[in-house]
Amino acid sequence: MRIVKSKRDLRALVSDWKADKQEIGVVMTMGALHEGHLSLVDAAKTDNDRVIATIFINPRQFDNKSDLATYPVDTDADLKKLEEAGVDLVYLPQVDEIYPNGYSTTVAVGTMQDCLCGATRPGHMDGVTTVVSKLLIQTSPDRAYFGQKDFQQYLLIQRVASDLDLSVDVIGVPTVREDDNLALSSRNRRLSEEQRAIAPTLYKVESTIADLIRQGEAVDHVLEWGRKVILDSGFERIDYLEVRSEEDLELLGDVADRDNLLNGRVFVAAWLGNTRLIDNYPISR
Ligand SMILES: Nc1ncnc2c1ncn2[C@@H]1O[C@H](COP(=O)(O)OP(=O)(O)OP(=O)(O)O)[C@@H](O)[C@H]1O
Ligand SMILES: CC(C)(CO)[C@@H](O)C(=O)[O-]
Ligand code: BAL
Repeated sequence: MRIVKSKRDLRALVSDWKADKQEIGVVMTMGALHEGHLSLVDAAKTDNDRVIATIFINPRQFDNKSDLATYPVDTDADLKKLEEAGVDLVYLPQVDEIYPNGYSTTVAVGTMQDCLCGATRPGHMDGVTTVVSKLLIQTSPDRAYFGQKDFQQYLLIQRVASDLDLSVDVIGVPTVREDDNLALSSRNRRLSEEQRAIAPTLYKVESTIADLIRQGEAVDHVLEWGRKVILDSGFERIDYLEVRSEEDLELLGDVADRDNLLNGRVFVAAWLGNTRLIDNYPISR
């Protein structure tokens, strides 16, 4: 497995592969890798001749300084996992390789980012779409893999690739969960034992809401129930608990027709101490 830190070295390897007509898949991460990340690598290995993983903690997508300061870093273990998973190349740039002095361009997607994490983490989605655009240009892959856990991020990146005519397939990979259905997340490492026991409430609530909506219960009513259960379980704050279209994130409620509702997902973000957890679940499961 090659490890490169500069875009010049990255380009040299990518050009060789392209000259050889090898198809390239990329998996972008912020490190502290878990089985969720490795499922993206597996998908990329299946579809492509070469797999690139990137590890870059992107300061521009952190709306909260202490979240950035406490974001887990475990590079040696990450490299071992990526090597075992059969990754060909790891791109590990420093901040000034991505944002050199004078850097001043932002890639920002319109309306779809005005809700969910885009609304509750100001600047976050612009930071994501900017760095992902740069990493797509630098790695020039045939396919790029993103987790459906970060569903809004996945949809926005599809939009960017289409709007900017980037010739890459953006592929969404289902969420990998613990045995108790907590979605794997690097931030789970920050949870205390007590918080870890509370965390699976998000899955219980979103999956129950989906069941109840499928059975014909009123959306407003089940969301109100869900908010109460989440707060009673020990979460301090809910950023959002909503049902939205999985195509364009339009808000779905009782006025929407049944078919629309069945294309919806329950989206949730809530705080346990200083840790914000997110998850989502399809109504039509
Ligand atoms: N449980 C999961 N299942 C599948 N993919 C995942 C999972 N968790 C994260 N990913 C995906 O891995 C990629 C890198 O995510 P990232 O490095 O931010 O990890 P993370 O676990 O989401 O961390 P955090 O949410 O704490 O920032 C993203 O495409 C993300 O959606
Ligand atoms: C896609 C990403 C690597 C961009 O920094 C990040 O938002 C993430 O880890 O999901
Ligand atoms: N997993 C999305 C990246 C972030 O939370 O900053």
